[in-house]
Amino acid sequence: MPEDEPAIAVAGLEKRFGDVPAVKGINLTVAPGEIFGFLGPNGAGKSTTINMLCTLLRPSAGTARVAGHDVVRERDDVRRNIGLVFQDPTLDGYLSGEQNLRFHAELYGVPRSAVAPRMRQVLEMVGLWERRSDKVLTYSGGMKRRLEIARGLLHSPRVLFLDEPTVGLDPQTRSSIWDYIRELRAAEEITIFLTTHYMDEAESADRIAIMDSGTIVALDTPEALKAGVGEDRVQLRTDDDEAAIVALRERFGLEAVVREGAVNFAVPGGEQFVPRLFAELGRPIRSVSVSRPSLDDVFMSYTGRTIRDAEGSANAWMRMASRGRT
Ligand SMILES: Nc1ncnc2c1ncn2[C@@H]1O[C@H](COP(=O)(O)OP(=O)(O)OP(=O)(O)O)[C@@H](O)[C@H]1O
Repeated sequence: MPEDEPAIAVAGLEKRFGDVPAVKGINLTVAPGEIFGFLGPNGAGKSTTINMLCTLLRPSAGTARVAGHDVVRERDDVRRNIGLVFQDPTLDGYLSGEQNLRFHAELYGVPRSAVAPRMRQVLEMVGLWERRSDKVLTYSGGMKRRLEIARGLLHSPRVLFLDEPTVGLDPQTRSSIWDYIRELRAAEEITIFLTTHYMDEAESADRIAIMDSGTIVALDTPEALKAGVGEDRVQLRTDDDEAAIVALRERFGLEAVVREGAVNFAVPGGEQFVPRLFAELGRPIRSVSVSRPSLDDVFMSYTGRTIRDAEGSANAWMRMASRGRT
C-alpha cells in the first residue's frame, strides 16, 4: 500500500436489500494507524457497511478501497490485508486456543516458519499465552473475545475490523478489551475500524462517524463533535420540579424536562449560568450540577433521539416485523 494512500476510502457506497436501503451513499476516509469508530443504533447500517468493506457483501453502488485495494475488483488482495473480529463467535470450543489459531494460520497461508513466533506474539499481546493449551470452552467471554482478536491479527493485517468487539461483556472486561485495542495500535501500527453502540467506548476512538438510518450524520473527533453541541447540561434538584420548570421558562426562556429525578436543561456556558440561576430563579434550589456534552448529547443533537430511544424503537419495530412474519 503506498505511503499516502488512506487505509480505507469510501465514496458513494450504497447497499439495498430489495426495497430496504440499508446504506444510502456514504463517504469516508480513514488514515493509516487511525482507530475509527462507527457508531449508531441497531439497524443503522453499521454491519452492512463493515461487511462491504470486508468483501463479504457486494455494494449496490459506489466504491470502497481498503488497504489500497478495491473491495469488488481486488477482493483477494483486500482479504489478505484485513483481519476480522465479528459479533458472532466462530471459535471451536473443543480445540485449544493454540489449535484455533493454527487452523486460522493455515487458512490464511501464513508461512510455516512464521506461525510459531507470530502465535506467541499475538497470544502474549492479549494475555492468553499461559492458557494457550486449554480448550476454548473453558475460557470466559472476555478471554474468547481476546482470542478472536489475536486470531484476527495472526496474519499481520494492515486493517483490523472489529464488529461490536465488546458487546455482551461486563464493563470491566470491556475496558480491558479497549486497553488491548490501544496497545495493539501502538505495537502493530495497524488501522482499526470498529463498530459499537456504546457511546462511552466511542470516546476512545481517534474519530467517529455516527450513522443513523443508512447515512452518516456526523463525522469528526469525539472532542470536536462534543464541542459542536455548544451547550452544557445542567441538572437541578429542587423541592418542586414543576414550579422550577415554569420559572426556568419564564425567567430565562429555557425549556427543561424532569429526568432521573432532577430538572434537566441545556445552556451555553453552564458554569457561568449557575450564579444567575441562584440569584434569579426565585425557587429554592437543593443542588446543581453542570456537565459538558457527552456523545449521547451529540447523538441527540443530530438525530433528535437518544441512542437508547433509537434502539428501543428499532427493537419494537423488529418485534412487530417478526410478529408480522408468523
Ligand atoms: N441480509 C439482509 N436482508 C435484508 N435486510 C437486511 C439484511 N441485512 C441487514 N438488513 C437491513 O438493513 C438495515 C441495516 O442493518 P445493519 O445490520 O447493517 O445495521 P447495524 O447498524 O449493524 O445494526 P446492529 O447494531 O443491530 O448490528 C436494517 O434495516 C436491516 O434490517
